[in-house]
Amino acid sequence: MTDTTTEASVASASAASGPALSRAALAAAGQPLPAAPVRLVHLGLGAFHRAHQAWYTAHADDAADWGIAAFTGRSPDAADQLRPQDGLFTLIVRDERDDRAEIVPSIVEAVSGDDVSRLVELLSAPSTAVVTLTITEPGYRSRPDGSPDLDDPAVASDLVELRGGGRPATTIGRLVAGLDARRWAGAAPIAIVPCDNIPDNGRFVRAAVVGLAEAAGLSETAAWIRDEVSFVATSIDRITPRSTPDDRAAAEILTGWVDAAPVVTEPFRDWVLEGDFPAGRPQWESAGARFVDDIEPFERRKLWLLNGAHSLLAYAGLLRGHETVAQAVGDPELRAQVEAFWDAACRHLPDGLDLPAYRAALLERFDNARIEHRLAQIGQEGSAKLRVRAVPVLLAERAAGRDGAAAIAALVAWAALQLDGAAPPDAAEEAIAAARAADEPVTELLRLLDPALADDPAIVAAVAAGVAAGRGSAGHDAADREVAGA
Ligand SMILES: NC(=O)c1ccc[n+]([C@@H]2O[C@H](COP(=O)([O-])OP(=O)(O)OC[C@H]3O[C@@H](n4cnc5c(N)ncnc54)[C@H](O)[C@@H]3O)[C@@H](O)[C@H]2O)c1
Ligand SMILES: O=P(O)(O)OC[C@@H](O)[C@@H](O)[C@H](O)[C@H](O)CO
Repeated sequence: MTDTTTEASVASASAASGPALSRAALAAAGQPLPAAPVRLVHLGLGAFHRAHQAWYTAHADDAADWGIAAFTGRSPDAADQLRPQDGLFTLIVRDERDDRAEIVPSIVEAVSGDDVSRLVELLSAPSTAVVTLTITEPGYRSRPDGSPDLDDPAVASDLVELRGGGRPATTIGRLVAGLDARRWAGAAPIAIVPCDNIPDNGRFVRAAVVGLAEAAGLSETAAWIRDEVSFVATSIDRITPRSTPDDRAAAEILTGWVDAAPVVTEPFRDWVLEGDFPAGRPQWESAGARFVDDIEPFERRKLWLLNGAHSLLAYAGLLRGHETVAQAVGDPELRAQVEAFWDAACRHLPDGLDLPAYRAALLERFDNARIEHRLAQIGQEGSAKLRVRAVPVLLAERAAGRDGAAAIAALVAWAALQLDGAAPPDAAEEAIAAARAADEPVTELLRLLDPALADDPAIVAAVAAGVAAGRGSAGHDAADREVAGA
């Protein structure tokens, strides 16, 4: 798709001041990257979208036909950075030894999320075929079953806006406004493709969108969405940490172009999808994506083994004074905890997933110390993440008559950080504060994750004992500093 790929080591080089990235400047330099027509809309213009869906789209055989209009979720910053660059950005693929950079051209329009008019215009256009999302777990403002959280003030405010034809402020509210306009415009049904780490994410987002449309009284649109719009389930994988100022210098050294918004990622990538695309889609399979009839085994393997281990390493690692995944997994005590958690999880995964190879590859990926994936970032939103990454393994172990100790370890570390007020930020902070103030705080913290945990006296006792033993352990002060500086 582009011949601008460059390989270099950035270890000892220093940044020069090169030309600013833009399509005109690239064309003038003999490296044209023409903008494809917009047929994809993305909501949640963050690092992961650029390392994953934008990469797959750019590498599809029919990339010239598929441009992305990408909207930010909350702040307009990413759009403000990418707009002067015509959506172009540098993707730095970082392995254990080297960096490899490419300029990715698939985002052709970067838009602030509050530009609801542009979103409505694009979703009304028959040429728009797919909406992808990466807005983080709390961004859906849903209950655990996916239905909209009608007690959330932002959701309540959106209902008023949607009823009055106004401008919703949540991403799902904006999506409902766009789909309502599409139905009125008579355009063909579309595919919605959530790319967040949520189990059964297609069904989850369908419940959010249909539920909000119904609650807003848009009954015909709700029925159209339920019956015609396709919600595709995905398992998405590429470890992509938050960018740092050093990454900008690295991008310029690698490509010669000044880029305000490069993204660093690992070489590994995976995308599994299940569902229909009634208005068409890019040939993502030509870039390595897999379309399957049953996504559940892939999704569980990834969420439990990769993300479950990430969360375990985040909380237990912060408690022991580590800052990154590579540091934490290099700690023999934590590596053993990860292996034990994987042993437990694998007992509840189906055959045929080549789990030994998957586990070995994960350890290699976690060991890549040049990817500085910070535990304080991974540890954010722990109540939503643990619910789907560690709790299912624990409940499966308990149902099989075992104590679930390996999965309990992640909950112990999370609860210990919560009780000391040292955990990374969580959108459920009010409920967490109430749990901490309760007579039995451990029980109430567990109830937040899943009521079944609070109803199991053996789990409550094991977590309480682990918390009592672990609080005040060596490294805890360092964890406090890490979280405070996140
Ligand atoms: N980074 C990874 O390694 C990775 C890998 C697989 C999947 N993911 C999924 O992608 C998501 C985003 O990751 P990222 O690395 O791009 O993060 P990021 O912080 O770079 O981007 C997050 C995007 O979501 C938006 N957002 C955040 N909170 C929101 C809210 N409450 N409402 C609406 N929009 C909101 C932000 O504005 C931003 O556009 C993750 O939460 C995860 O579900 C990430
Ligand atoms: O992106 P989050 O915040 O949902 O979770 C943090 C990490 O576990 C996650 O981003 C992984 O790096 C990713 O899922 C790997 O594909």
